[in-house]
Amino acid sequence: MAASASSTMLLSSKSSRASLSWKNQFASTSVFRVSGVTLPRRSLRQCPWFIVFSMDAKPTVLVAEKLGEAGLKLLKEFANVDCSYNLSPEELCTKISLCDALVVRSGTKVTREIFESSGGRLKVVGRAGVGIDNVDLAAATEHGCLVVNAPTANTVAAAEHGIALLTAMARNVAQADASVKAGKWLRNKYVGVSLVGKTLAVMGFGKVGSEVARRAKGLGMHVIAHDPYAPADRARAIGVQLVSFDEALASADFISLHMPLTPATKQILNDETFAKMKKGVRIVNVARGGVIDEEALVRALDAGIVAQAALDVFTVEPPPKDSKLIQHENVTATPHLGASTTEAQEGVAIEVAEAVVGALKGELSATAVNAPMVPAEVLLELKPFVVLAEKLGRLAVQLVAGGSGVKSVKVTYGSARAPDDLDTRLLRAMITKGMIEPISSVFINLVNADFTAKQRGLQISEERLLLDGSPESPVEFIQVQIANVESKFASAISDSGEIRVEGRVKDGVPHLTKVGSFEVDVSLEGSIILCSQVDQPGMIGKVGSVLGEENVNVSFMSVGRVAPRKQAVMAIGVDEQPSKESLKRIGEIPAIQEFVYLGL
Ligand SMILES: NC(=O)c1ccc[n+]([C@@H]2O[C@H](COP(=O)([O-])OP(=O)(O)OC[C@H]3O[C@@H](n4cnc5c(N)ncnc54)[C@H](O)[C@@H]3O)[C@@H](O)[C@H]2O)c1
Ligand SMILES: O=C(O)[C@H](O)COP(=O)(O)O
Repeated sequence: MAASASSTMLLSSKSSRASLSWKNQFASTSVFRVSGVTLPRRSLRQCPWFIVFSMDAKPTVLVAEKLGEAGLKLLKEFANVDCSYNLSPEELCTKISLCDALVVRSGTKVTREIFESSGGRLKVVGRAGVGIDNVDLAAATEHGCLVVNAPTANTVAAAEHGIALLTAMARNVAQADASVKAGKWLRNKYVGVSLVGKTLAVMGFGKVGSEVARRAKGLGMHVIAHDPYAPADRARAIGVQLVSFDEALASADFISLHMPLTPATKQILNDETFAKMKKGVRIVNVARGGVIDEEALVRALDAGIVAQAALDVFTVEPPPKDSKLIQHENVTATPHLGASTTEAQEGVAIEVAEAVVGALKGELSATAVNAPMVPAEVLLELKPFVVLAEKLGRLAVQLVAGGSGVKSVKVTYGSARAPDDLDTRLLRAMITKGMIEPISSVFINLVNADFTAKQRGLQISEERLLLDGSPESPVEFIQVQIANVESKFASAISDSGEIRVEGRVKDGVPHLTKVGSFEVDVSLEGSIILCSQVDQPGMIGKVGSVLGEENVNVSFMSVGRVAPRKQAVMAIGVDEQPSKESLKRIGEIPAIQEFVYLGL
């Protein structure tokens, strides 16, 4: 039987897990293989969000493109760092199976093949820059691989490069320089245009776009912007008017592109949109080459619709030597230099290294691209509930009888907090993890939990129960119910017909507090035996002595009953896993009607 996971997703040996369906039963073992090292279950408990390494199992980070020294230093303090540049896609696929994290810039395509080749080991991709269009995010998410970027450190560098291209283009600096070096002195040929009083349309009013706008205003330009998602008050604050796409095209003397490359922005400048521009418009692109149809741009340049273009980015990088666009005399080109200042590269390297190390340590990243960002203070507060959530998911699924298919799970959070003050994404992810991981070969974390649940046809609905009282604790109880299934422990079925388990955190420790309609109280550590019987004296002693004979330590015992001497459920926490023989003997105690052993 496959090893079941505790609270971490870095269980490296995928192949050691049997792939079981929802209908299978499973057992739990008490050791884990983490990056080739066998760890006791307890050592993985502290940091359940992403990945945890033991001190003697250093992770390996592959740095596939040049990274600033300060970032490398940070990585090396925590991991084995392999700097291998210019790898072919095949070489990268081969290497990746030995790596826990990969750091790239825009020059490396992080494809689905790379995630597949990693065999589940790759847990973080760090993009040392902003644009993540070179990373297959869907594939990363499906493989539970966190993608982090460095969204802020190169903003100013990119904006400065945009302004450099704008001014250089307007004054033919590159062309004039080349001609002087070729021994010419063409003062009449390179007469430029002035910027002052001209209209600049900033397309994409995000970090870089707004810095470009700020600087262009300093040059005396009239700046407008188009960005369907930018707040008008932010634009107003720097004296920029937000306009429609068509209005921007129709009124601009200069257009500067600063949007991400997405399916919606791909070739957003094309024959049709060039036709809507003022004749003689000048275009700057420091965003992504793919936002322009480059063949259409050549046609627009030839037709004089576009007077000049200054381009830092291209659909294919490097562009072919004979590219008509690059060779066009009205085009100024730089080799994707927007982020390439000494300052920006050091900043980006530190920003990405911190995010990668944080993720490898098990922290959630503030720069996660494919996972919800959960602020550190929220994480800290939710930590014990996260453990509770996973264990309740793990218990609930073990109560399902073989032959039942799990389709619908309802989670209820009892809380005195207003719904907006309780972020349940992490809790939901951990319940999903607890339910799916033990019976499948996938690793589940905050990145892929919802995706995996959906893929398996598992519907998880959430409900908040607003409780009276002090909202000091984020959650009072969590209840997990599985509908339309049979249970191998009939007493776990509630009055309303679902398998039900409920838990609370007491003194920082997760407790099971309800099974079906029975109140119990047993700490969720080690494993649990549930027995049902008619309440009568001596039961605890009988079960306890069977376990004692085998030297199985009982950590907790609790009996929940309808009324004295009526139907009862006994919950017994055990530190060690009892043998099959002992479990059989417990089942044979005459008063015991049913029992189940549940691994945590
Ligand atoms: N050349 C370089 O070296 C370099 C350096 C840094 C950034 N970049 C690129 O610059 C771009 C912007 O980076 P950023 O850090 O400002 O990102 P950002 O996310 O802060 O800003 C992007 C803005 O584009 C807007 N946007 C999205 N779709 C749009 C659409 N259809 N039309 C108009 N606006 C749209 C978003 O609302 C957002 O405000 C990215 O493509 C990034 O990869 C290039
Ligand atoms: O998106 C970015 O951050 C820029 O395009 C920089 O890319 P680079 O890291 O390859 O220079």
